[in-house]
Amino acid sequence: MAGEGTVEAAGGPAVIAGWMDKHREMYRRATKHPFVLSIRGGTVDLSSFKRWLEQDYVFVRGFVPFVASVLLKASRESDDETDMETILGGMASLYEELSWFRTEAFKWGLPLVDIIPRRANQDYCGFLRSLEEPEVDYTTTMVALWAIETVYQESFSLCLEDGSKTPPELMETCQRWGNAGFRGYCDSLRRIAERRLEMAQAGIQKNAEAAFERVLELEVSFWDMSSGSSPL
Ligand SMILES: Cc1ncc(CN)c(N)n1
Repeated sequence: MAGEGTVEAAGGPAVIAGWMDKHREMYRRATKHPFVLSIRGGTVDLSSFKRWLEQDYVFVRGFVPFVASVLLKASRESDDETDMETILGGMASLYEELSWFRTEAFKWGLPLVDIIPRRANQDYCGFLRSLEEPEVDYTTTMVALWAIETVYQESFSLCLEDGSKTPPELMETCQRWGNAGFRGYCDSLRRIAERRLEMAQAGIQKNAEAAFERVLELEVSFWDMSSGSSPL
């Protein structure tokens, strides 16, 4: 049974809606992590926030080549030429995002140089590099891109909801990923991923589902690392 806001494909429940249902506990852990809930509740430990900021800057630097690899695959493998524009729009925002990180870090007195990626970050960036390989199909990489962006969108939009007590100095961070424009971008990525999944063979659907699950695990570990609840 598809839930509220899910899309039904002509031949049955949409693939992504099915996964959301099947992996809902892991999805909840990735999108409603205690670290995010502490921002929303106004109790966040600022040293955790600073750790997240530094580590996420390193992550985004690793994310850019991954998105470039998805763009390359779209140009070669996509059945719809508008996919390229959607992905290119996301890449353009990443240029601006890197400069936002530098400005934000300056505000917090963080130099953003010689940051050593922590274990969870190394694992995540290693996973992204594995997806950049030419043998990995476009559909799987699109699913990963959609899931990575959507976890942030859902997480940070929680901190903007009525009744949240997000500290004013963290509002800009939450708006960066919680805003309606970014939500629209995530919806576009989902439509591309869903379209590709519906035309994909079972083997590709299986790889894509494994990538979706892996993204959720890595996001949870990334939040754990930020909040200091993982050892390294
Ligand atoms: C760990 C992580 N996941 C997702 C995003 C959103 N691009 C991010 N900046 N960092």
